[in-house]
Amino acid sequence: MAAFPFEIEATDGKARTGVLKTPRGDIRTPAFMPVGTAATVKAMTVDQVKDTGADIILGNTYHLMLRPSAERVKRLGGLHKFMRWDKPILTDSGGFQVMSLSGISKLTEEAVTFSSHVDGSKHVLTPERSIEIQADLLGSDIVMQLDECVAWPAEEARARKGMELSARWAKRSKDAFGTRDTQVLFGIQQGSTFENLRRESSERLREIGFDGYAIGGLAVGEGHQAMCEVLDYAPGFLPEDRPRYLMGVGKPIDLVEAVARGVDMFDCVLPTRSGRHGQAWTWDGPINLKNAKYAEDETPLDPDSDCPASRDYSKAYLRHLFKAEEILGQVLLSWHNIAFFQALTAAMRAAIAEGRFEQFRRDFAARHLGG
Ligand SMILES: O=c1[nH]cnc2cc3nc(NCCN4CCOCC4)[nH]c3cc12
Repeated sequence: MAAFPFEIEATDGKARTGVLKTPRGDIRTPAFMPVGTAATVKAMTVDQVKDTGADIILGNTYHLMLRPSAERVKRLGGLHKFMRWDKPILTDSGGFQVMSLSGISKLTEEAVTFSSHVDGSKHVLTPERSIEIQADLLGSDIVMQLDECVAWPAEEARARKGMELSARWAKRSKDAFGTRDTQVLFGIQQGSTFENLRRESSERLREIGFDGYAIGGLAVGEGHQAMCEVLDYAPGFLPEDRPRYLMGVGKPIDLVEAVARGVDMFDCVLPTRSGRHGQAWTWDGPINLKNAKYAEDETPLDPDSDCPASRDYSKAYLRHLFKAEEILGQVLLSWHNIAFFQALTAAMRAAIAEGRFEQFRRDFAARHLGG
């Protein structure tokens, strides 16, 4: 019996909308998880994040284990209490960021060893240690296995090696996690762009048994088209009655096209990171507010939004804040972008529930990419 019931309320083609029920609250799917890297969704208060409609946020194990350390977060009551977010939190395993952020790192069958990008200190991450950090010290609700994300492009032999290591680490993660009734563990499908490897990865994960399944190894430079070609088959290899989480994705068009192929959950730094740099995501596509054409544009980013950052401030004012390097610009645009990503997933949930997702998908692409 799955610890978190996943109730699919409607389907439309391969798209699904439902609710993942957790002790800390319900997660409406398709869901976008704002990234709360170092115990904060950058430049936003938890109340602003909640106001956008986000049901769950992501915490990064790599950052928190280095600073302030997982043990300190534990002593301070766990991640929810520490950052005052009382809804669900999904934590990643730390492995992906070790490979992309830390100094020298070494990967063996046993572990990933690396030096901190903060102070150069040495650290070891095994499947078991990652589970301890996520489940026992940070206290997250959804825990991710430690895996190896193979760089793209990969030869099939290299992709197989990574997929098989990740499958062995999936088993070690499950054994370390054990059975818990208020937390769940997700496995991660690997296999790069090889259909046979993705199928094999999925079969190994199903044998072990997880409460949810992530699709890893994508959004690593392959581009939208190649990602969609993998998503044409990869979600379908996973149990249809459990959540499917596409890691690190993505742009709004990526979310829509992945939902059309059966994905339920997403996370990406794009809305917050691009917001800090003056890029606003809108139904009509992304705009750069530093552009001179907004200097006296008195219209807001989205007059129909219930988010104050989208509805109440002129583009002229937002541009001024970025030109003057005022912190408020980063706050308002992060807030707007997260609100837009939540409005996008809410619109997709409604479209699927009403059986009009294909029309939504066509209309969205025409308007958002139309230029
Ligand atoms: O296989 C994976 N395993 C565990 N974590 C991951 C995280 C991942 N994140 C991305 N892509 C992130 C792409 N970002 C887009 C925005 O700019 C920063 C990079 N791909 C990912 C793959 C994995």
